[in-house]
Amino acid sequence: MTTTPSPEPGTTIVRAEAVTKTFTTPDGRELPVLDAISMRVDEGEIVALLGKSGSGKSTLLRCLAGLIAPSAGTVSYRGTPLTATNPGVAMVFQSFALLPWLTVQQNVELSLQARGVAEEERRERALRAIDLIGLDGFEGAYPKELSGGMRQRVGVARALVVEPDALFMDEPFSALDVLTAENLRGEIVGLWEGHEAPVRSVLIVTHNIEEAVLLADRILVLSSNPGRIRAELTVGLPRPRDRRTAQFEALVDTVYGILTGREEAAQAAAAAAQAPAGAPRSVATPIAVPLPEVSVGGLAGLLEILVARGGEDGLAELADELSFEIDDLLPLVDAAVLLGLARTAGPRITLTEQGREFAAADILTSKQLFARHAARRAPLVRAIVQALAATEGQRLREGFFLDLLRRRYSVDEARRQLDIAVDWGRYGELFDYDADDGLLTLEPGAEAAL
Ligand SMILES: Nc1ncnc2c1ncn2[C@@H]1O[C@H](COP(=O)(O)OP(=O)(O)OP(=O)(O)O)[C@@H](O)[C@H]1O
Repeated sequence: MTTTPSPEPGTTIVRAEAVTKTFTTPDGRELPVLDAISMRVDEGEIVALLGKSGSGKSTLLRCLAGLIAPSAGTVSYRGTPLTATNPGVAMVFQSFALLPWLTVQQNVELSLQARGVAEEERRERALRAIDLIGLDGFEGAYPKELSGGMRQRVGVARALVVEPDALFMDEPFSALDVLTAENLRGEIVGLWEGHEAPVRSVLIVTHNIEEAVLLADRILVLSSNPGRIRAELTVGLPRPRDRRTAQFEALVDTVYGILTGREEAAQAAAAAAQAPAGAPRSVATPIAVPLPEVSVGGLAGLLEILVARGGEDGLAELADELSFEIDDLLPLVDAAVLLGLARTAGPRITLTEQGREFAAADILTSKQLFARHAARRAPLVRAIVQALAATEGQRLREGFFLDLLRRRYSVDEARRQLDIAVDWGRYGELFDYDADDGLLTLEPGAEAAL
């Protein structure tokens, strides 16, 4: 493999202009996933695409790689709009995507075979790529004989062997244990820094903030439902980067604050729910404000930890303390904010009066408090209570709510939303759910919570 000269910075390799992607669900509904995204990947840079689960990161990556076509907007490679697979891109997948019946060498050669490279050259280039990524001696091994980290090395070798203009990596380290991930990440950065990796740019999809700050020259933060570019940050830190420096931590905090900024919608919903009686209310709908996927137990746990830490903490510190990934912590934060139990300001979270009251309450009181907050502030729970209260017999089939939710959510996500609402409604004794016949029934006195 040839050593790539240090690329000229500034030339755009891949560009997206107003890329919108809408999927059609099996029952014919439109699911908007990306909304008018414009971005670029230039020569000489590593770009990280960061966002919560479901924000559309993989969908954007696949549009940029030409694996799927946008519903609107264009993707271009070196100025030419794509009409098929992007010829300048090679991909590394989270799941490694190796063929189990082929050896390491054959798996790596596969990309070259697809490009019509002659056998002898194929063999030599594959051996060089395998060597570069530290798999020397394993050419004849089958994937099942390798550890996860080694399998992903094969995935990287298979992408590098074609010497692509841009290396795209979709959560390449998230299926690996922490140490293996750290090791492979470090080696890939080393190859990049030493200009040994035969690529001119890297785009990495991740939901891990520290990973983005460790690797990227630029971080694009995606918001969810539908995915939009929420912020773009330049990471000016010298490499190799040290997680323990104040600058590194400050940047992680900043990104954390941006990601949690999604809770503005929830805060707006909470404010709308608090508007004085008779005042015009902007009604938050279950579509505009989805329920975060958390159990009441998890939420109570977060509040108790916050009480123990004096009612306030930095989100990054809290995640660290709990050894959580951001994806685990943020839904809890979303839920606490949505229910008015906590506030976020930038990278910090603070308990509200209601949050303190809830955390200190005995089980009966905590159920009553939860019922009131959920019925007033969680739009789907509120909608269910209102609909049941307005129905003769105060019961409805779940299909009624699932149909409404499917207007905007995928079938799976609609089910998930209803399951969360049922979990919350049951805890607060607002309504009951019979899984056998899919029937929701209002609990006596539940309307009082509205
Ligand atoms: N082919 C498809 N058909 C219908 N919906 C899809 C399809 N592909 C993705 N989606 C939906 O698009 C949304 C975004 O998915 P995507 O995988 O791009 O998000 P992501 O940010 O990469 O998430 P994660 O971090 O969990 O991988 C999800 O709601 C998903 O269910």
